[in-house]
Amino acid sequence: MTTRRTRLIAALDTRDPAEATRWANAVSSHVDAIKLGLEFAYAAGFETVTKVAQGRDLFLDLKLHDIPNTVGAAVGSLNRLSPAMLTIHASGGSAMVAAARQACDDSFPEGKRPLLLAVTVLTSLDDAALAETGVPGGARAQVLRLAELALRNGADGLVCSAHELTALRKEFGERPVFVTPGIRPRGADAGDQKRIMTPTEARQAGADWIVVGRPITKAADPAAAAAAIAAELIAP
Ligand SMILES: O=C(O)c1cc(=O)[nH]c(=O)n1[C@@H]1O[C@H](COP(=O)(O)O)[C@@H](O)[C@H]1O
Repeated sequence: MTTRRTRLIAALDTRDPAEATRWANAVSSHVDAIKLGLEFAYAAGFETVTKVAQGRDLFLDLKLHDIPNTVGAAVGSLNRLSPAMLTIHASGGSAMVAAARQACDDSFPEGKRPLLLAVTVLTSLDDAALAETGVPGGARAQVLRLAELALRNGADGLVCSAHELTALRKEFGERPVFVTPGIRPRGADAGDQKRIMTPTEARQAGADWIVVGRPITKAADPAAAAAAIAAELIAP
């Protein structure tokens, strides 16, 4: 049993800066960070990312995946956005993860280095969909394999589903940061997510952070939805 506090990240997936700002203002007092990612950055631009994030911890989710030189340079270019967390794909390989880590160390001021998170197996993939990509053996084995690669090469933590947390904690202990999307309150629509768990289950399995998007942003009252999820994260 651990005394870890599981924190909540709201994924603000929209193309519209006004909507993102409205959601950020509504949920801010209930969440620990906001996530802006590919949809928002491509549509609204990076300077707008900074505007929406102002005064909040920013999880900048760009899921970088390219050759080491390109990923390192891209990570270095993101320092002006002062993210608290950044994502790369662990499947880019050891050298790519190491290049991202080096860029974090070299390009961000002391004390402002973002947490470098390696995405393992997307929560939208089940074992069959993963096998289609040439990876037999199931999501859990692949997450453990990529976790080892990423943590050995300088990632601070992983993005995975809550289903893998017990195995990951057993293998890698308490130090790495584990961030779990694919979170659905009981009865909520899974949408395109496959490896899902409830906020309570993710907390009990050992998540440091959970990421929740549509169950908050598509709710009639996003602030109330975020508050209800945050309440689930307070251990009884
Ligand atoms: O890196 C991520 O945040 C991520 C990884 C992953 O495996 N699965 C996943 O859903 N995400 C992100 O987490 C968010 C989940 O959104 P909802 O499915 O709407 O709760 C989205 O912004 C995804 O881009």
